[in-house]
Amino acid sequence: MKHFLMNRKKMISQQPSTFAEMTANYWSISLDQVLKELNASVEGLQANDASARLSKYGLNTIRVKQQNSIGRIMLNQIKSPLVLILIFAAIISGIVGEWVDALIVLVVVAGSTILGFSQEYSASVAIDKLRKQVTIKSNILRDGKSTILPSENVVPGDVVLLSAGSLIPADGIVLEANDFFVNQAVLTGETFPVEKKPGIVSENASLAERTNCVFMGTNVRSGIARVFIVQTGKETIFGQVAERLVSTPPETEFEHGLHEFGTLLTQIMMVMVISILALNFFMNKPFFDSLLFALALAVGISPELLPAITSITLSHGAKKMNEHGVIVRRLNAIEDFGNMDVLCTDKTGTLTEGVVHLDNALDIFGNSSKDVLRYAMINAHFQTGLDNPLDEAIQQAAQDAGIDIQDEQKISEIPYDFVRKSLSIVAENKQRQRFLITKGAMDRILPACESVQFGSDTIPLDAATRDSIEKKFGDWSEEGFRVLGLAIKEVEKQTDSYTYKDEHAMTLIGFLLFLDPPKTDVEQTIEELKKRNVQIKIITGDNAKVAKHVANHLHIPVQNIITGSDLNKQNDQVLWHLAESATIFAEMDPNQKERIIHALRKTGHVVGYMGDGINDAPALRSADIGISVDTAVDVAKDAADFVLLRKDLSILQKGIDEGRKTYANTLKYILTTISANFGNMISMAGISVYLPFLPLLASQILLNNFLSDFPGLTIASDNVDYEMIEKPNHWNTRFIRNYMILFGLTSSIFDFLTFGVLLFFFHAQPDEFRTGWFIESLLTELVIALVVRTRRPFFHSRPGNLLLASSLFFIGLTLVIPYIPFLKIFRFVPLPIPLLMALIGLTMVYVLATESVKKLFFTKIAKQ
Ligand SMILES: Nc1ncnc2c1ncn2[C@@H]1O[C@H](COP(=O)(O)OP(=O)(O)OP(=O)(O)O)[C@@H](O)[C@H]1O
Ligand SMILES: [Mg+2]
Repeated sequence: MKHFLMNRKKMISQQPSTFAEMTANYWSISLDQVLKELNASVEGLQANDASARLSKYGLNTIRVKQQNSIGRIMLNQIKSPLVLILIFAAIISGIVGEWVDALIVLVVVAGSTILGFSQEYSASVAIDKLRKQVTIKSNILRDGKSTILPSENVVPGDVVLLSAGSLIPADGIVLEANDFFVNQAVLTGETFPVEKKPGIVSENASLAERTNCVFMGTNVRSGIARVFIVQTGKETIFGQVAERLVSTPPETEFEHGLHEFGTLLTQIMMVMVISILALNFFMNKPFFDSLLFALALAVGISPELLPAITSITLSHGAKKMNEHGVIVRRLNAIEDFGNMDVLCTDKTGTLTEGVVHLDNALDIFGNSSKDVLRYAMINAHFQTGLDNPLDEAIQQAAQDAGIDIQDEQKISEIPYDFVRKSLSIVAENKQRQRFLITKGAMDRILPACESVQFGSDTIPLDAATRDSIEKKFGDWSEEGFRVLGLAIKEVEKQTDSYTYKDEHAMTLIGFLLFLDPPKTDVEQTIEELKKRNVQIKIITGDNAKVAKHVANHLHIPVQNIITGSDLNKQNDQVLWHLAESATIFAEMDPNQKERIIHALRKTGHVVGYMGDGINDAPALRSADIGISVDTAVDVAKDAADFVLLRKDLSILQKGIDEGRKTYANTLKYILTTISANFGNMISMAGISVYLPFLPLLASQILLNNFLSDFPGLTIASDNVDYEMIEKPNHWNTRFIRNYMILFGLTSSIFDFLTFGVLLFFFHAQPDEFRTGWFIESLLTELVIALVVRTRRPFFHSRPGNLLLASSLFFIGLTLVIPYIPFLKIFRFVPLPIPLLMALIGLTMVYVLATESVKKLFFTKIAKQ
């Protein structure tokens, strides 16, 4: 950061001429000058001016590279050196030998490339469209009115209104602020919120010292402000450091597994190509044919369609999730979603109705009191922080009771914060008395009080009174009420600025009892989640007893309860242990929520976190899977990988299922590839050493590969057996390796049987041999996909329509290929019917054999 600022200063010391340079030190010059520089006013822009600026300065985004450009995907397809070598070799062989063969090779390679490209491209377009559904918006003054627009449309010169929970859209200076605290940890590393106010700071002020500026990417913790935007997009500090900040997300477990798998196949392929070339060379076979043969084999082995398959299954998963109301913001989190085995959730709105209702305002004796409600109303009415259900419920109740606070005047506010868990207002009444009115969690309010209001008297808070208050509080909590304490104190008038330090020596005047009943329909979902081996843990800022009440109501078995103060006493190692066994974490502040997530992840869990408040953002970020809702504050949405359209656990359960299906289907493609395709190529390499001719021509191998790819592409939409979504999935290299050996071996046995039948039984000549082997290898690849897609006997699991239809179509096509005159250019010859029958018979036996091997594999070898 320092380095960057120095560069910037260097820039300033030269002749300022461009816009960026003129506004480069805007924090140290007068507001009037900044306004003049930008030709704007504190009243905001006119809409037409704004759109002119938008085309001048560009969209307010930092996305540096266009993620899914046609060029990038195209390049991905052909960047494989293998394909390039193959094209090159084909051209050379064309020049020295037969043009037709070379051309066929080129055409088939082009076909495969276009197929992969078109699939991957349309998948990426679909994903982009889905992702656009969650846009972060800003409240901008346009034409003198506050207007909600996508943050991308913010331009220099705009005036933006910010409140708690807002993400700051661009860099600017503060025009007006009210208890305005900003968290700018992303830029400065400082985790405590800092206050921002209007003013001027020195030209050399560091980022942390620019208390008059707000920066893109940071967020508002409390209070409100009006800011004037100076720099947008890549001109912002965040934009400048973004390349470093948003560096590629770490590989998921699944991606890592895929990589490993790809590398393994590439290594095998290299060894094979080189040895085949060497052997054929010694055996004096035609050089170019052998070279092309070896390269085509290599293409056959390399899982060239894997990137496309991964994109297609992911985009298919994203679309399905979208149908259920889950918007995917980070695509490769879909598989993590399926892997999740612990789900931490907040309480309000997820487990409860979320519509909070003020059940009663009580005095110290526990009697309903209008006076208490009145003070509560003053507090709730004047607070300017985030709209929240508690304050709304108070206002509603006070209105219904006809309470009028018109004579009250607000003097100051000490905004709500998640660690202090209280909110104070200083107000003055008609008699010009000033009161500090504080409401908050009982465990914070009670220690701040020295006395209690006893009827019209005030008496000291002694041990006996404290006990009786705590008992009442405990009883109400157990009944499921969220209880806030309400305390007041008369304050001096010398000053208008009060801080949380004034919240002491207060008088407790009563209690506010809120009711937020548990949702009736979540019990079923929790049961479903349990069936899928996902544990539920509740993490809430609320009181332990209330949380327990809700859990009991929903029949969530509660093992252990940890409170915020318990947590503070433990070091990390102990916490790892404790977190494992606890079901409820209560009275947690935002940082404690994050600590719990870390602890659970440390003990090997894949952790999901669901929350919608500013206080949930740190935990959302540190979880493997962050889940939020559309109605959540921007910071929470921004930190989430998935956004639910409704706060509903059942949507979440469907999301988990889709995640697991996506994983299962990608795995199916891999299993198909390694069982038949791979085995075939190896067998072919083996037999080529023995045969005096090439077992297949290069063009035939490529055609084979091309045709078997088609059904492969439909795997994304295949049905998934229930037992595949029952458990979280984890990539397992050993499983893949064992699978490859066992199924590859089975395939090879049948391949050599085929070779034997062709050579010794039917005495096939080269062209006939190739045609026969072409049919057999393609048939086995097509049918095996239907066998390995399920762990059940294949006839007990119905394939998806597309997969079934395309498999049947290509099986049919394979059988008639030798009889299609047009395909003669591939040098196929019509086979005698008995030979064709023998091949079909062999394939059927092969299916039965693989079924038995599969049964053996899943009962004996891979019991997982
Ligand atoms: N507006 C408010 N005024 C005063 N006190 C509040 C206010 N909002 C919350 N509190 C206190 O802070 C506690 C924690 O609230 P917070 O909103 O942080 O919980 P949470 O973790 O979001 O809960 P949940 O899991 O239910 O979403 C509340 O139980 C209450 O005692
Ligand atoms: Mg909350």
